[in-house]
Amino acid sequence: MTNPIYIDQKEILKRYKQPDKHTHKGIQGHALIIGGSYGKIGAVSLSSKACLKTGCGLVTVFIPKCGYDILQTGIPEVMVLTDNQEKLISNITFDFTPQAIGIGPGLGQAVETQNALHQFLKINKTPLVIDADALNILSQNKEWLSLLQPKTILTPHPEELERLIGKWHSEEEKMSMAISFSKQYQVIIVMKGALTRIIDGETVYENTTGNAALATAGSGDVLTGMITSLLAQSYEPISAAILGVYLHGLTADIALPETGYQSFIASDVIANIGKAFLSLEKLE
Ligand SMILES: NC(=O)C1=CN([C@@H]2O[C@H](COP(=O)(O)OP(=O)(O)OC[C@H]3O[C@@H](n4cnc5c(N)ncnc54)[C@H](OP(=O)(O)O)[C@@H]3O)[C@@H](O)[C@H]2O)[C@@H](O)CC1
Ligand SMILES: Nc1ncnc2c1ncn2[C@@H]1O[C@H](COP(=O)(O)OP(=O)(O)O)[C@@H](O)[C@H]1O
Ligand SMILES: [Mg+2]
Repeated sequence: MTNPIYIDQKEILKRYKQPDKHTHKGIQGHALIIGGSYGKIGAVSLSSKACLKTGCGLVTVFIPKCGYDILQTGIPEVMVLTDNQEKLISNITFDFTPQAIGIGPGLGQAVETQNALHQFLKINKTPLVIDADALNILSQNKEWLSLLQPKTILTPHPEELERLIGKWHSEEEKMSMAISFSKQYQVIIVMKGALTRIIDGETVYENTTGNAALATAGSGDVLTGMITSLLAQSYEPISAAILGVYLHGLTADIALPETGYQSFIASDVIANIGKAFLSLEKLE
């Protein structure tokens, strides 16, 4: 592995774009978050709220029917489309063109949902972030990986990564397997963990923000929403991944003095996205 590029303030300021003062919600990007199943609608709530709070102009979710009231009441700013099924997603349809799609949080792995993902991947040309159960479904159907558009962003945690690329026996082997996978399918891999690395072919980036407070349910679902938001705002996929990971970690660094490691939850990531952005403005 060549030396990683550190994702620090310098790297971020090369990529960060301030919103134009004449912008409007139609220009700020419309993102679609697809996920959720009975008992895991919270994952989509977290992801879609994070998406909005990262600057996207409009956010729509596609969820099973059982999540309708939850989303409309919990996050009134988010628009909701539902599947025909009550508890799971069986057929992904929508009648607008989003600028970016995030798929997977809380999705589940039911056979009907697997088929829906397959049909979706066959026709999708929109910039895409794939997380959680959508990754697990791909791991069970590796021949579908060839359907992915170049620069699709995959965001596996270590267990999801292993399901996807196979078992490794050392850190070096893990990195070389991830690099080969990224090159083979032309995808960007956000390798989440205590240390998050981003792989884009032979190029490896290493994040410098974040702490153990992020080891809490839903913090990955929030990251998916943040990266999807940046992608919808016309950031190049690699910049969306880099900026998303950096800001996500920064929220935990900012909140830590107030929450401690123990009481920080995924909603605290969302609550601190504003402060994370403001700290970038101060650096400029
Ligand atoms: N409120 C909601 O609706 C929420 C919904 N959620 C949704 O639930 C679905 C299932 O997702 P999931 O990630 O919980 O399950 P899964 O893929 O089996 O992985 C779990 C195993 O992975 C491992 N592991 C994880 N991190 C690791 C690390 N850093 N370092 C090392 N190992 C690590 C660890 O393995 P262990 O150490 O236990 O062997 C652990 O047991 C998914 O759709 C998600 O979006 C959740 O986001 C929660 C909030
Ligand atoms: N000890 C840690 N230090 C820094 N970041 C962490 C730590 N543990 C987890 N994270 C981050 O928290 C997120 C967890 O994502 P994930 O495992 O997908 O959670 P979930 O599926 O519950 O949303 C990742 O971005 C990961 O990098
Ligand atoms: Mg996850």
